[in-house]
Amino acid sequence: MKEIAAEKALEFVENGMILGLGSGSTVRIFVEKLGELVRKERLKVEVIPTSYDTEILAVKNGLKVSSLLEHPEPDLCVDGADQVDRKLNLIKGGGGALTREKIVAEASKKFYVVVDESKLVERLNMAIPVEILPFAYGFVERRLKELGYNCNLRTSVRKLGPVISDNGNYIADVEAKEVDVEKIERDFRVPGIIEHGVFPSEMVDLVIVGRRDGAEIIRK
Ligand SMILES: O=C(CO)[C@H](O)[C@H](O)COP(=O)(O)O
Repeated sequence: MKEIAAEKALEFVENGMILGLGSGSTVRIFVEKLGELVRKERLKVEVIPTSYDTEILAVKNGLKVSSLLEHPEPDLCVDGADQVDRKLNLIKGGGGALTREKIVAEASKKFYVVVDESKLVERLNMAIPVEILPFAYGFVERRLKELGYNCNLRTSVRKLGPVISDNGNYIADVEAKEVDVEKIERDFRVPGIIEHGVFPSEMVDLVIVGRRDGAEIIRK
């Protein structure tokens, strides 16, 4: 179903485009398919990856990697999500790439999200990935606790200590009693929080949902 969504997203790619590339398994499929399309159709496309993972994959698939310095306004950003609600608010950051993902999504003229149907939820309800400056962690944890949130530093079985983001920061998964998008935007304005994984629906142009029987496009 991820493949169906990624395949559909490819239909929006045009010659000459600058494409923001998100991160995660659905985007990985998109990048492989994009590489094939660019080779077959001899398209002139440049990409701006949001993680080392996507960057390496893009290069291996023959895509020309660029940056926001050269192209501060990409034409289209394609990214996955961990949860999507009915209004098209998102939670992202399962892969810890949320900060660069939010920057590239916001910089781009269009932001299209590719998900399989398991990501659609009535209400956002998972822990929110948050990128935190290591220096500030103790303070951020305390402040979030005062505001009623529970902060869990992300770890991995493959590494001792906290997971470190591509930007050299900690990633925490923050439990909220309720994911109220506007409240999160207000409450998470804490010095030391670099970015959080709630992407408000205003950022999103459309969501492509891969289903067993084909792709569904949800617009706002
Ligand atoms: O936000 C992300 C990474 O930080 C991903 O887009 C999100 O985790 C979805 O990944 P997948 O396509 O593997 O389900």
